[in-house]
Amino acid sequence: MNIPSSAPSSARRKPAGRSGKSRPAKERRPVTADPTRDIAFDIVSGVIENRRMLETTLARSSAAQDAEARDRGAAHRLAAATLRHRGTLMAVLEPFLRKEPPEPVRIALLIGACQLLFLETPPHAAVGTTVDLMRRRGLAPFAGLANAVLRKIATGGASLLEGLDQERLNIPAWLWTSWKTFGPGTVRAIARGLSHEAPLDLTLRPGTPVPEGGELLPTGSVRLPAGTRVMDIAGYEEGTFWVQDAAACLPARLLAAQPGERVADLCAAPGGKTAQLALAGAQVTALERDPVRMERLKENIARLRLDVNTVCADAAAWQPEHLFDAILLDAPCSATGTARRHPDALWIKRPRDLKALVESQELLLAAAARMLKPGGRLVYAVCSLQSEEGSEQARKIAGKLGLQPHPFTPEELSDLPEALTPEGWLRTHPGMWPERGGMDGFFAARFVKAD
Ligand SMILES: C[S@@+](CC[C@H](N)C(=O)[O-])C[C@H]1O[C@@H](n2cnc3c(N)ncnc32)[C@H](O)[C@@H]1O
Repeated sequence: MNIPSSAPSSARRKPAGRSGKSRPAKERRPVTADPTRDIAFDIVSGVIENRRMLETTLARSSAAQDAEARDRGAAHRLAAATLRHRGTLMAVLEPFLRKEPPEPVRIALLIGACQLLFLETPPHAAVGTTVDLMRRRGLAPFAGLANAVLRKIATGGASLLEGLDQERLNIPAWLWTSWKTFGPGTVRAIARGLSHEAPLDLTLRPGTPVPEGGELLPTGSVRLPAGTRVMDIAGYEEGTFWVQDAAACLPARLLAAQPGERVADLCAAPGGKTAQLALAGAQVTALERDPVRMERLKENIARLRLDVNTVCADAAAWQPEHLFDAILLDAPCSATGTARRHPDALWIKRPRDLKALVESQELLLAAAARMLKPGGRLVYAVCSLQSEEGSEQARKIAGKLGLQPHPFTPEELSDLPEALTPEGWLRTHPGMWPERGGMDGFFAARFVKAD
């Protein structure tokens, strides 16, 4: 991963510290502007200190507002790598810290150590840019500590990782425990799957040739190497594909929307599954509560030249004029299944947050049941690895609200048989397809409304 080792040519010189007041001679050296580390620091602080999503923090970072796309992209990768290896980095730092440093100091050290141990940043740049970052962020009194600690890590290098159980360290304890329901080998496979950056997966419009460098996956998605820029792929403007993880396209496929059917996508933005349903020929109504995300959905649907009825509303309260033949409920959830792409997901949620999510999923399931015609189909999906949001929800709902289980069949999942559970549900996780680069964690279950 290429994180710029020095500031871009446009960089200005800034005074040290928050106030810019005069400082002792050895600290008076001007500090180089470095938008990449500034933004990465904002992102990691937002995730660790405020439990705010990486993307939300990036959008709010003042450093990110004026930065060039290149710096924002590099910052995103640096922050994501720091969060992905957070547990390991904490364990490496610990012996070098005699007492607990303030959280912002630890965050700067994590970012510096990540560049030394997991990215290809030259040691002098990783150390120097971290010291400068601390001076810019009013942490100058700790600059000497950072210099000393990071130099020791640079000297120790990869030997400092020997004997560390990195897979275990990088997963919060409560999640590791909760994933034991998958079986011991699977927890490790998931952790291994989460330890690297995810490739870029595309769903193609039918008839679109596989883009250069892409691998056609058994499930029909196309996979390109991690770090591929979407805009650089031929056909983007023409709407010949959209970005969608290989596992994420399964729930809409399993709804099996038919041409002319009235289908609702209840939690729709940014619209990957809406696009699948529309391309199947269904008359799609896409609901989304968040107006900003609804705008993104509309842009995506317009780029793909698809025809979809959009409604910005709370799906739990919205009443349709006519009942639907089929409904996809891709419910809001802990998103732990997407931690390859969003490593912040592991560090934001706490066990107690699950309760509110489970309740909101129950309300949405009840609303979906009300909107469905007798004989209509419902696919409930979550991008979560938590059983409370997946199998336990499916078990609770079966036979209630007039919803009868309608298991997926081996024929429907013949291209991914390992994802079919004994109950006839879909369960994917990041440990699947290790040789191909993994996939996101999804759960899906299908129901039919009683006549
Ligand atoms: C998991 S994402 C959906 C991803 C989408 N199905 C796709 O494939 O691109 C969940 C979405 O549901 C929206 N949402 C959450 N609660 C909602 C509600 N009560 N009504 C409608 N949309 C809701 C969120 O804003 C978010 O955009």
